[in-house]
Amino acid sequence: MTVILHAENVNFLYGEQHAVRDADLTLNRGEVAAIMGSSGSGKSSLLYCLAGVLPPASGTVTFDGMVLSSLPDVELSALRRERIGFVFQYGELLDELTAEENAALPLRLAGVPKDRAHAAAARILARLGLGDLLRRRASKLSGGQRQRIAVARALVHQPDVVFADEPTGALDSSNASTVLEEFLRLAKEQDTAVVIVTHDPQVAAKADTQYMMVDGVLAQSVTA
Ligand SMILES: Nc1ncnc2c1ncn2[C@@H]1O[C@H](COP(=O)(O)OP(=O)(O)OP(=O)(O)O)[C@@H](O)[C@H]1O
Repeated sequence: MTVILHAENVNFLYGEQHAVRDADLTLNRGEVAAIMGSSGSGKSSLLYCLAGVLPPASGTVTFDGMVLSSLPDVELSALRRERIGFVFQYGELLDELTAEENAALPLRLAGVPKDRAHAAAARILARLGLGDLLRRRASKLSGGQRQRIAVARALVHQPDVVFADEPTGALDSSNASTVLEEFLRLAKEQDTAVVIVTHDPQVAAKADTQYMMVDGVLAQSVTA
């Protein structure tokens, strides 16, 4: 197994508020890790430290052998754009763009020509059951459809890791479980590792590794 992400002694503070305390986490290629914990326990803050969005106050996050805090801003931005994907609770799509344009965005930002980027987006959207809605504007789609587009956009550039913050929290439970299963199946197929933050034990049960966060402290759950 190859390690893609390694966090050691990560601390993060908002002023006096110590949101993440000495967190350690190791993620292998293709592994799915779930982070659970009550509201305010620090899950999102940790996720954003791992993704190189928030700089830790101390500790290191190493992505494929590179220490994120030692990368110049331009390289860190390129790494986030090209090797990382994100899914958020409400999809965070661009409403005026079509399904296909939204899903193609990471490839377009990486300089892939429109035809190729749209073809890749269309392929993955079809896998997610949205093949008939490629040209529909995001604003005209349902919550479940929008979340599938967010999943397509997170995976379209075949990133090494996708970070997902409550990715199905805004959906009803049957829609949530279908979208989640599709997301994890596609990620596995392309060997993309996933770090998923969730309140839902049923979601966490689908992960290879489960962590629990309490008051900023991360611990790996022991599974049978
Ligand atoms: N921008 C901010 N400024 C100050 N404090 C913040 C900020 N964002 C979060 N916090 C605080 O940091 C702590 C951890 O917040 P975080 O959002 O990481 O928790 P969480 O486990 O993701 O919560 P939730 O499940 O509700 O999203 C909380 O006490 C929160 O109030």
